[in-house]
Amino acid sequence: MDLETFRRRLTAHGALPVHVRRVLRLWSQGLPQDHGRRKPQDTLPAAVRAELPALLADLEALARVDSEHPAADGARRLLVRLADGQGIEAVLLPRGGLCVSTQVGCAVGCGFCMTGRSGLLRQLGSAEIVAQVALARRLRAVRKVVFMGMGEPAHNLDAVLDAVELLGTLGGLGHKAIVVSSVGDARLFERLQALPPGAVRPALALSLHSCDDARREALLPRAPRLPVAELAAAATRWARDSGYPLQVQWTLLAGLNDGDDELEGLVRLFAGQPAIVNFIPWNTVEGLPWRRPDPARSVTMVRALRERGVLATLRQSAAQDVDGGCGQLRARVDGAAGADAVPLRRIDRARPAAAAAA
Ligand SMILES: C[S@@+](CC[C@H](N)C(=O)[O-])C[C@H]1O[C@@H](n2cnc3c(N)ncnc32)[C@H](O)[C@@H]1O
Ligand code: SF4
Repeated sequence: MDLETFRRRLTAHGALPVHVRRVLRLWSQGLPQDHGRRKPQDTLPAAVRAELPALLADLEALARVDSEHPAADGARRLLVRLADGQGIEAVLLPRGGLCVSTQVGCAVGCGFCMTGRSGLLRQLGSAEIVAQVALARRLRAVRKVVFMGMGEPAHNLDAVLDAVELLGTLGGLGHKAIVVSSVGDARLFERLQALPPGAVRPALALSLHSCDDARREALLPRAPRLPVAELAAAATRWARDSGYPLQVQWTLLAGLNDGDDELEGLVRLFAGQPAIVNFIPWNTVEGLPWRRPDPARSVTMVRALRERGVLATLRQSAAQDVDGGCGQLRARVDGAAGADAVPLRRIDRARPAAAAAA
């Protein structure tokens, strides 16, 4: 369901904009509808009150916790069941963050990501995205939402931007506490730049993984064919316009994107820019051919960037000990539907141009 359908249903029962806002504010903040001093009988028209239990039951059914998997780092990975039985992942991160999914599966097919192995199964509606936040807030406070779960936000832009707008207004989150993570797509950059004054302006994370066009193309086979230099320029432009630094996401794969050539590329693209490079050692997915780099190499990479004027950190996937990589929990519990649908292509670090043609 999308949020607009829900708004229309309320309006059809005589709700005014102020009533619609009240219902959505309480729902998206995980609060009961009788929360606060002013009760529904003081504020909502009788017809809306009569319909409210059915409407709320439909919202409730959008996303339910199927199972909860606490991790050693304090994160909690949730398998969330949607109304049609599909499963998605949401992760309660340490320090009040929440990672939400935007699609069931993903069409980009990154060679290291479990979610990408199934291809796209379906889009999430904007209400299903916000429902993950509402549900999480009934478990714990949520002060930051990152769109870094299953799916590529740029492939579901209307729903993602509707959810962002609601979360940054009635949902009570600061704009910089909303982070949209994407492989980068001209449509995403255009839509962000076209946001009207006063709209919620999310922070951006760019999943780059390589500065070499051919290597990146082989690793992210169905990401838009934008040269890395153009991607970086568009993303840092948004960082300047929004006022929030760009997060450059870099899943570290030993022997593939942990070389000095990549460090040179990162310095060229991001030295002096409002950007921070997050190196994240690959979370092993059984059956895939990659390896995590030696920890000492990861640390050296961070130091090398810092010494040359690029902000850099080394992070670990949250909830690593409980199917930490995106899509792994869903695949284990629900079965990896179509897990072999996306063939892996050979990627050769030494000869990236040849790899792209493979
Ligand atoms: C799951 S994606 C979702 C958002 C968007 N599709 C993207 O790629 O930015 C979020 C991040 O998870 C990372 N990721 C996926 N599988 C991973 C794994 N097995 N280990 C480490 N990071 C992984 C991706 O590299 C990406 O930066
Ligand atoms: S990393 Fe992101 S874009 Fe790539 S397959 Fe996974 S979800 Fe899709």
